[in-house]
Amino acid sequence: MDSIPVNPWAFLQYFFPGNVATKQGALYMGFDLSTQQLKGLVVDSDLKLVYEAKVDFDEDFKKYGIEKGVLTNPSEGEVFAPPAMWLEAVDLVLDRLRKAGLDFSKIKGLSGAGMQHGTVFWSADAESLLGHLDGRKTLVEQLESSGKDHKRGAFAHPMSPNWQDASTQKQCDEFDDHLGDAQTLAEITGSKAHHRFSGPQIMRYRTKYPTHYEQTDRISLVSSFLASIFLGKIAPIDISDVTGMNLWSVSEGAWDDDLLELAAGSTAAVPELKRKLGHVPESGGDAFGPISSYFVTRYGFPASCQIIPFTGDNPSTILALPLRPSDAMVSLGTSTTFLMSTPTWKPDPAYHFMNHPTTPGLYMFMLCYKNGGLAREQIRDQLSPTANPTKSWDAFNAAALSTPPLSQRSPQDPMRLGLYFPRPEIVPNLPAGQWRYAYQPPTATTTTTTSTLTPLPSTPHPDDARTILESQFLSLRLRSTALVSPSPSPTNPSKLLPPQPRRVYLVGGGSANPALARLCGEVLGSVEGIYKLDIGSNACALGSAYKAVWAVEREQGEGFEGFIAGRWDEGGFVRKVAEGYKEGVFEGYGEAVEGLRGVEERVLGEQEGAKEGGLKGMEGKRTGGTIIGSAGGY
Ligand SMILES: Nc1ncnc2c1ncn2[C@@H]1O[C@H](COP(=O)(O)OP(=O)(O)O)[C@@H](O)[C@H]1O
Ligand SMILES: O=C(CO)[C@@H](O)[C@H](O)COP(=O)(O)O
Repeated sequence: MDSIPVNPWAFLQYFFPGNVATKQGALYMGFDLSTQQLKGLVVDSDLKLVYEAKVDFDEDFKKYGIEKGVLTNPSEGEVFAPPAMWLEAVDLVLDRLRKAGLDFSKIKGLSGAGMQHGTVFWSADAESLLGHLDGRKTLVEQLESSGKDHKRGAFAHPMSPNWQDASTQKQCDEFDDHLGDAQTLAEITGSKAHHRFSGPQIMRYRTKYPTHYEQTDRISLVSSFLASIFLGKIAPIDISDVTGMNLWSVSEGAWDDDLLELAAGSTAAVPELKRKLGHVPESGGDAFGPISSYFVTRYGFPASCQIIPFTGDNPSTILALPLRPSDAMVSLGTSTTFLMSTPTWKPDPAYHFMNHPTTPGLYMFMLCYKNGGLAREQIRDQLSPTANPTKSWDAFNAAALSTPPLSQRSPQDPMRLGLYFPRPEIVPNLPAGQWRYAYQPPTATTTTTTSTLTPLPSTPHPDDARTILESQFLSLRLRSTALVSPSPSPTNPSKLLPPQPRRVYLVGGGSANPALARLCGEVLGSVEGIYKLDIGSNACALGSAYKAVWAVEREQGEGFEGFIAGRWDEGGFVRKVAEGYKEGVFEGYGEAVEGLRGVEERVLGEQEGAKEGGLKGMEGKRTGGTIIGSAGGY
């Protein structure tokens, strides 16, 4: 027997030899329809990037009145976006790829991803309009309704509720109560009720716009909306993305009738809602069929180009590399998400479990925060409100790296912690606001465990740059402890390191920032360090393109992980960007995790009507806190 290789990728290739018979000249496309952009890219059979292009909604489509990709109605907590804008983006991104020199006739397969949980409401005319698109006209000309000439369009409602929407607390309370409690809902669907999930969203849509609901013939997620455009008919919802709806029973592999009844309003209305949602195929890799003739005529795709199921942006992101169960990905986009691929099904109201997009028996673990990139931008801009027209991160990074860990300028100083939420948050479930605290961990000299939490002024402070990064990463560590286990030190295998990921891969816009990478390593640890994907600028679209390669070129029964591992070029595809575990530093942040838990509990307690904040079910002991005073939001 050959010796088993120690390089992790060679190790995977040894056990999953993969199909390395690549198709000469074949190209595959992947898309990411996210909050602020539509990105499209093209890879070859060797997984190498060949072309990429993007459309930036704020830059390219000011006419829709959007900001950061969305429209808002703060009085009701609504955040939404017009699908018509996304149609324009599809034509524009393909035009840009054509201008970049892409020969569409080589595209053998195409897949994509959509920001999760957004819901699109199609009209009864949609199927027919999609099936008869004229390649000489644009998508938006043919699919959008127009009041002017009384043209009925493909949409029963002109807006799609966005993942940042917070208008459905009432519906969420009903969803959590409907099967008993939030834990039961999480056990069945993978998550407790969330504002942005389609179940509560559909329930609110039905009551707020009863006529539109009645006129809604089909309901898509953002991912299946985009797939439908390319397919030329309404595409099924994907097996992974369906687990972000609070409507799908993961163990049954079917729509949950009790939850459908709640969303639909009565038992009698369940079959109709089920029809609107459609059948969900079990496989994430079986092609839906060939591409719509619109794209053949207009761009020169081959008529045989296969449309592979489109999934959510987060499930797609974990397909951008052969992720091991002990690795984590942190996506630093508009949202911050923490992702792991795991065989363990351990649902809890504090986080999400979803079906894996390609591999039955694996699940995706996810934490998701609304206050990721936009919250960091807010602090960046508070640090230099007038003098930063280029939106440079330099001053923010300098402040973050020159401030000592947790602002402890001497070991006796309390730890500085903060919550910076320009938008209502998911975990903990808090309204918009900023809260800053000084946390003094329990001292060894007292007989009872006593810690103190003291509010700090709620005004901008130069230390905020470090505090926001530390507190964001501490929140990830607090909530992911149950998913990581101790492992031997790479330098001293007889020594067991505390629970932490083996590697952390950074993706998304913020992954370009070295200060974020360094603080991620200090707070979250990671035995092998912090890495960044070095293939193109978008892991999510890349994961979709890899799914398309796998779906078209795999041998019968060949799994995704083995297939990708077989073609993976470790040296060319990933780069180490920061150190991970540092003895002493990691343990210091372990104390701060308890402080952050205390801050969240304090602020949650102060918020009238604050409900289920995602603290239940987490591991670790609670400090007996001496609580002093109170802090206010802004
Ligand atoms: N150098 C940087 N440092 C920190 N954040 C950055 C940097 N470059 C981009 N970003 C952040 O990335 C976010 C966009 O992330 P991206 O993943 O491209 O978008 P999306 O959420 O639409 O997928 C922006 O809101 C911005 O805050
Ligand atoms: O709601 C979630 C995941 O549950 C978000 O991750 C959205 O999917 C948006 O992602 P980005 O626009 O930040 O990429």
